[in-house]
Amino acid sequence: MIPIHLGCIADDFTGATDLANNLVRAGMRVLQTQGVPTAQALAQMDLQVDAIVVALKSRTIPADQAVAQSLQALRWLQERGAKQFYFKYCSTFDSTPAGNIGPVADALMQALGTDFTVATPAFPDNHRTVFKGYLYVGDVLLSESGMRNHPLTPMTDPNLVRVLQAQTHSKVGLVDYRSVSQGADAVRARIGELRQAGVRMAVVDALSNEDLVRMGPALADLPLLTGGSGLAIGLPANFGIQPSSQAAALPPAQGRRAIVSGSCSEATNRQVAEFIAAGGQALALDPLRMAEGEGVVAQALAWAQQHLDRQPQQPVLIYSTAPPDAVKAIQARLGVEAAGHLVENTLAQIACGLVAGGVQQLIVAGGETSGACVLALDLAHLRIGGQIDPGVPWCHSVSAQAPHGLHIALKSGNFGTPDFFGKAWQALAT
Ligand SMILES: Nc1ncnc2c1ncn2[C@@H]1O[C@H](COP(=O)(O)OP(=O)(O)OP(=O)(O)O)[C@@H](O)[C@H]1O
Ligand SMILES: O=C(O)[C@@H](O)C(=O)CO
Repeated sequence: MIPIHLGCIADDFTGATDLANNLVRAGMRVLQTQGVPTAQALAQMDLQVDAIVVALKSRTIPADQAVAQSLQALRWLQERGAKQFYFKYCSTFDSTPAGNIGPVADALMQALGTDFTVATPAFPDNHRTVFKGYLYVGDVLLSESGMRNHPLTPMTDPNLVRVLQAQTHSKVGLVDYRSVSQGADAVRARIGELRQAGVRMAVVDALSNEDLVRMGPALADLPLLTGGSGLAIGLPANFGIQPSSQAAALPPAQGRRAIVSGSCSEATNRQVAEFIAAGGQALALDPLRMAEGEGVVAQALAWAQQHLDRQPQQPVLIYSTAPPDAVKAIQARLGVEAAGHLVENTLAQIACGLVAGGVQQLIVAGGETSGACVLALDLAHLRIGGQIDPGVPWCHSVSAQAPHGLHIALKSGNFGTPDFFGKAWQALAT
C-alpha cells in the first residue's frame, strides 16, 4: 500500500466534493468515499491517490453520533497511512452550541494526541472571509446573511471565537490578520504564543487565497486541521505536490445528460430560472402530488425519456426547487422534516431511473438532495475531476447501478453562477 498524504473527514457530501476540488486544483489526486467503505467496496477502489475524503452526513445529527462516525473515519484513514488529517465543515460554520464542530474537533484531537488545531471557514473564492475572528459572507457579517434564518443551524453570531467556544471545553483563541499578513513564520510564532497561553483551538483570519497559501507551511506540522475547503489550498505544496492538470483527469464523458434539483436556495432558484429562460427542458415537481402517492416518479421518467430520445445531447432538468414562500406553504402542510424526506426520496428515485435509462452525466443540486441521490445510486466512491465553479467539481464513479460509469456533479445550494446548469457540460467536454 502506498500511504496517502492527507486524510479528510467531511460533514456532508457536497462539502466533501468542495474540499476534494480544492485539493485537486492544488495538484493532489483525490478519492472521495461515501462513509467508511465496506471491504467489498474497498476492493474496487483505486487507492493510488494523495488524499482521501470520507464524506459523512454528520453536520446536524446528535453530537455523540457525529463524534463516533468521525472517529471511525479517522481510524480508517490512519490505516491508509495518513499522518495529517483535515476536518471539513461548512464555509458558513453551520453548527449550534451543541456542536458538531467543537465536539468532533475535540474528539479528533484527543484521538491524535495533539493539543492544538486551527479552525477557519474562510473560502475567498466563494466570498467567505474571516477578519478579527468575524465571518463575512460576501459583504455582510454571517449574522446578517441568509444563514441567520437557516432552519437547522441559524447563525446569529458572526464572532467565530465565541461560536466555537460555546461548543468546546478547549480554550479558543485567534490567529489574527496581523500575523497572517506577515506569512508563515509570524503564524508559527502566534501559534506558539497561543499554545503557551493554554489555547487549544485557534480561529484563523484569511481574506484571500494568497493569505491561505502563505500560511500553508505554518500548518505542516499540525496533525489536525479544521476548516472550510479554503484552508486546503496551501497544503499540497507541503508534500512537494504542485498543481497539475493530471490530478483532475477523469474518463471521457458519454451518455445522456440530466439535472436533478432539490435545493431551494436563492442561487439554485436563479440557476433553474436561467436554465428555463435559455430554452432548457424542465419539469417542476409538486411535493403535494408526491404526498398523495401519485405516480410522480414514473411520470417524470416518462417525460425525461421522451425529451432525451428526441434530443439526446440536450440535458433535462427535473426540480422541486421553489421560492421560500412556496417551500413554507408545503412545509406547513406536510411538516418540515416529512416534506424534506419525501422530496429527497422522490428525487433520488428519479436519479436512479434516469441513470437506468442511459443518463451518464448527472448534476444534483442541494446538499441533502445530493446525499440522498449518492446513497440511492450506491456510489461508494467518487474520483474527483475538474472544477465547474468554485466548490463544485465533476466527479466520476462506477457502481452496480451505473456499471458503465457516471459523471456526477454535486452542487451545494449556495454555489455556482446563474448559468451553472448550462455551462457545466462544457467543463466536462474539455
Ligand atoms: N418544494 C419543496 N418544498 C419543500 N421542501 C423541499 C422542496 N424542494 C426541496 N425541498 C427539501 O428542501 C431541502 C433542500 O435541502 P438541500 O440540502 O438539498 O438544498 P440546500 O439546502 O439548498 O443545499 P446545501 O445544503 O448544499 O446548502 C431538502 O430536504 C429537500 O427535499
Ligand atoms: O463549505 C461550504 O460552503 C460547502 O462545501 C458546504 O459545506 C455546503 O454544505
